[in-house]
Amino acid sequence: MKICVLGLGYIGLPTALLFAAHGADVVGVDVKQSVVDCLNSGNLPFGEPGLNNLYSEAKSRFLVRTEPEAADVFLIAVPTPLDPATKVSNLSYVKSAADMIVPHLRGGNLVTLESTVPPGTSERVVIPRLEKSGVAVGDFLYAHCPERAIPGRTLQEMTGNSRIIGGYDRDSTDRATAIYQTFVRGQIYQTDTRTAEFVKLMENTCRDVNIALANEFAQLAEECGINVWEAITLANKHPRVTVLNPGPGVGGHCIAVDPWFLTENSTRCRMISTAREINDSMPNYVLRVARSLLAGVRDPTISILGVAYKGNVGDTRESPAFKFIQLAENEGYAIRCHDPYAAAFAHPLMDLPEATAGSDCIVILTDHDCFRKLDPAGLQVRTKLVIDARNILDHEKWTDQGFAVRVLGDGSSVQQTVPGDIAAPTGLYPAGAARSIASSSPPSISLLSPNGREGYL
Ligand SMILES: NC(=O)c1ccc[n+]([C@@H]2O[C@H](COP(=O)([O-])OP(=O)(O)OC[C@H]3O[C@@H](n4cnc5c(N)ncnc54)[C@H](O)[C@@H]3O)[C@@H](O)[C@H]2O)c1
Ligand SMILES: CC(=O)N[C@@H]1[C@@H](OP(=O)(O)OP(=O)(O)OC[C@H]2O[C@@H](n3ccc(=O)[nH]c3=O)[C@H](O)[C@@H]2O)O[C@H](CO)[C@@H](O)[C@@H]1O
Repeated sequence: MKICVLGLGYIGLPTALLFAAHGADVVGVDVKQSVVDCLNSGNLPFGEPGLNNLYSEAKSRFLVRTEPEAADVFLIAVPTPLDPATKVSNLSYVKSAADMIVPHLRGGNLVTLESTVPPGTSERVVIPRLEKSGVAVGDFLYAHCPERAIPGRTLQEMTGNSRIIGGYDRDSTDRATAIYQTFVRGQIYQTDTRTAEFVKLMENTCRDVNIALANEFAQLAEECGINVWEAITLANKHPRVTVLNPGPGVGGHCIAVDPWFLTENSTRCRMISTAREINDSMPNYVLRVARSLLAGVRDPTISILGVAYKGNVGDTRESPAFKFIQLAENEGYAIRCHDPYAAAFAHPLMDLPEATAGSDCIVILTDHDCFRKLDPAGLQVRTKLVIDARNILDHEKWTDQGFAVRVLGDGSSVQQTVPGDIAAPTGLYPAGAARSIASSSPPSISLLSPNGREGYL
């Protein structure tokens, strides 16, 4: 079986390599010459756990080109960005990929679309373009097979997750199922193309709305003078409650984008767009915190630790850091950035000592594991102030070194850093030490860490 994969990015490349490692002859196609050159010289254009080994395993069955060629299966994994001005999906890459397949499409071929698209895109946009080949759908097979793997665990999830396959007809669905079954160990669920498109968007929208709720809880907790992290840990003890983590905003190629794909053609959505608004406003919220703390400081410098959109990845697409930096620079703050994972960023990246030298406020924007154990001793800052927008630092260590620590969502840290009029509640237990007493005998008691989390630091 020969598979032609169009788009060799975070999704297309690992997918192509998985097919090749499981016996298919794969031609990987990317319009970017730099990607093709990089792969042809034996390198990977980005990092992802396990990808190097997979590449070595798959190399002998994997060719890389800038143009597609005749194949049994064509797989489209090209970008589907959001137009920032209109908040409408940009389908130009999907359209051009379909056009590139047209000269090579033959009866009996299967085309699968993995890119995330608004509901109806397969029927309205992709299939009609493919039919310009003179082969009608039905004579060629078509399925939407949305990708659900999470960056950082891409290979485990591509092979282990369940998969939705939405075929144009029975033959399409069954053929696509058989092909994915070569490497997918998770359950495969079959449906139609439009439902598959919708399901993918629902999943990411659900996560976005829940993160917005956590962000709203964080702001309410600060007003109440309590620690939202402790509150979340305790609320999540309820068997039917799962509150997500607040943070400085939602980034990445998917969660910040896909809700708009779901709503772009609708006039009746309020909750989804409100959630987007809340999450998009989080960089403003963190900057407001920084502004209030830096009020008396002349020519303040902010050091940002973490510009990647989330922990332990180098991907900076749609990262909340962009908005935070732009807003901060517009207000006259000097910005210095450090991120050991990100290879490139719009703002210069420095090593930790350089990024923090002379700083007036360190802001943790990304939950990289390496930041958790960060030792503040020896950092040559001017003002000992840190805003932990991810609640990952060892706060005791930082306060011991004389830092004022402000944690997003922790009302008691608001008190410590800016004396206000909200008194923190007088707890039955020491601050941050919520206890649980189980009804079993003997009673079990568990203390949360000072971060309000269980077994975290
Ligand atoms: N990255 C993720 O975690 C993730 C997860 C699930 C779904 N998705 C979806 O998968 C799709 C691809 O995302 P990605 O992160 O892999 O994108 P990406 O930007 O990493 O890679 C896409 C690649 O496609 C290439 N390309 C563009 N037009 C092309 C064409 N006509 N022919 C061949 N190559 C072309 C680009 O040069 C680029 O290298 C998007 O729709 C995205 O929403 C992404
Ligand atoms: C439904 C789902 O799981 N979809 C996943 C998602 O992958 P992702 O990497 O984009 O997702 P997240 O890890 O959620 O990160 C997004 C942003 O939200 C911030 N965040 C997260 C959790 C939290 O509690 N509080 C936060 O603030 C985080 O820092 C970051 O900025 O989309 C992919 C493409 O469609 C999917 O394939 C993949 O399955």
